[in-house]
Amino acid sequence: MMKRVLISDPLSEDGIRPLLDAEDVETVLNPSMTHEELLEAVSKAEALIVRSQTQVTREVIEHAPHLKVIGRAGVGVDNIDLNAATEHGIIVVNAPDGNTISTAEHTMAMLMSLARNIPQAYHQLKQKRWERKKFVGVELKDKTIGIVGFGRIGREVAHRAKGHRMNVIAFDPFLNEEKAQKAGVKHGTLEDVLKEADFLTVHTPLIEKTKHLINREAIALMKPGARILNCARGGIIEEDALFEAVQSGRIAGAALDVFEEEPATEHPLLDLPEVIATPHLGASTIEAQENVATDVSFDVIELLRGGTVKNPVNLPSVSSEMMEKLSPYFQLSERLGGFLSKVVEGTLERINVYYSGELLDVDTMPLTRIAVKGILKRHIGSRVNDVNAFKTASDKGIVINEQKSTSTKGFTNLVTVEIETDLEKRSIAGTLLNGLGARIVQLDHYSIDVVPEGHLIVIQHTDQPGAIGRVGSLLAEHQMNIATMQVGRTNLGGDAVMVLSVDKEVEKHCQEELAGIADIKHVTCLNL
Ligand SMILES: NC(=O)C1=CN([C@@H]2O[C@H](COP(=O)(O)OP(=O)(O)OC[C@H]3O[C@@H](n4cnc5c(N)ncnc54)[C@H](O)[C@@H]3O)[C@@H](O)[C@H]2O)C=CC1
Ligand SMILES: O=C(O)CCC(=O)C(=O)O
Repeated sequence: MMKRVLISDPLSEDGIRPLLDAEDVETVLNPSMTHEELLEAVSKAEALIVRSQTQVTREVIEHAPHLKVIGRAGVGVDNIDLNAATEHGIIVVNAPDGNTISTAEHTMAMLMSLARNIPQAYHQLKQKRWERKKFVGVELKDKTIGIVGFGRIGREVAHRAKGHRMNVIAFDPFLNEEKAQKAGVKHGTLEDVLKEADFLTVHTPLIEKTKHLINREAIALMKPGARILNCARGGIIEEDALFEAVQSGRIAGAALDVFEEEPATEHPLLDLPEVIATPHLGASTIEAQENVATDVSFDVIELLRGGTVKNPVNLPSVSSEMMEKLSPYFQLSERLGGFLSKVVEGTLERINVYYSGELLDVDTMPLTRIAVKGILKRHIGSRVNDVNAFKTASDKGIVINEQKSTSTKGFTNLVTVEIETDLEKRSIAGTLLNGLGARIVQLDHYSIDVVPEGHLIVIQHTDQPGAIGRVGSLLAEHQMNIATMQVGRTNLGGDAVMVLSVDKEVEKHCQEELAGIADIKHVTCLNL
């Protein structure tokens, strides 16, 4: 039977050749539809392929009863509602490798243009003005480029910057000294990178954790006269803060390929002469467009024919037999991973997941994937899923180990997640209690009994009289209602842990005040 594939953004014709040539596929190309036309067209399609322009919202997905796959010809999937797609059993695939080089090259073009004022000088000359004094630039040699996000593109930028004899310092939650040394760059914290960079360039995805990562406070740490580039996603850099910093002269210039809202023709940043910009052209080369269109076309055809895909971004449907046995544990596994990833410090090196009790004889690999996804999600966002969790971990050099254990500690089933980093080893265990739902029953060596949901506060402290009371009073001052509280300790007066569940999200200043209480060593706030 013919399958209809709708392409709603401009794509390379050579790239989509596999689709055009497929006898069982009808390809509908319409890159200039109104919203209403898109809703109508998608209602008849089994596959939708987009670049970054089409916003594949929940509304679009809900209008597409036959849709099986959404293909993103590119990397970032922030224009696709992944939750809505997953809920509707639609698999999302992307093409993460095809535009890496083009985007890295565009970043270098922007870097050089920024250093030498090329766009501004060109603009003057086109207006028949021969200005030379106004456009004195700076050399790249011996300057430091700070790279935030050392993934595919960040690494390629580093290679090229080294070719210009720049010093490279990089920060990425998955980068450690050893990996940095191998890549020939200096490893730093975000703060180190901000402080040392003459040029700062961001190459992270836009996720909750990276939204406004480069904000006023971050910019204040930078050298006066430093320059900033964003060829990743609008929103990673706080635009108002950047505007003020450039206008005041604190930041000497900025090069932007992306904006929080696109198209961005009226953006105030464009009025600043020190800001140079391109209209999201990072991936706009013949090669990249052909690569990403080909990659996504093959995956879409494979999927429509019932095959397996190379670059899945979200969760495909799980077989009903498997679902029955494992689904009760899906949420528990993800939350154990999510919980632990928030409390652990350092660079992830190894994840161990142990199963016991009634899970001994079950294929628990899907649960391990979900636990790993829960851990990695904190750094990578929704691009990591059950399908690609292991690959993502191995790409980051993280070892995954799954084991069955006969030690049940008295529970009928037990899932234990352990993380090893370069600094520490932490673990958490959870169980499903018959009729009572999920419980976290152990955090490191402390026995606790916590429902893994809602707003939780984890406090590591020294077991001293009054510590619990001071926490309770401070939360009351902040109008925070404590729903439950669990305390575990190693020995009288020794290390102890408190886990509180509260009725609303803990604000940053409240967390800071908690951390300032005597005998309290560390405070982590989670939202599960
Ligand atoms: N301007 C354009 O046309 C293009 C823009 N992009 C953007 O570039 C981004 C990066 O692409 P790739 O390098 O292919 O992705 P990638 O997944 O290979 O690398 C992203 C890196 O960011 C790191 N990261 C995540 N959170 C971080 C944080 N808080 N601080 C520091 N690092 C963090 C991740 O660990 C990962 O190593 C994409 O997400 C996309 O939004 C990609 C292609 C074209
Ligand atoms: O389709 C495009 O040109 C945008 C590419 C991009 O931003 C991405 O791949 O994340």
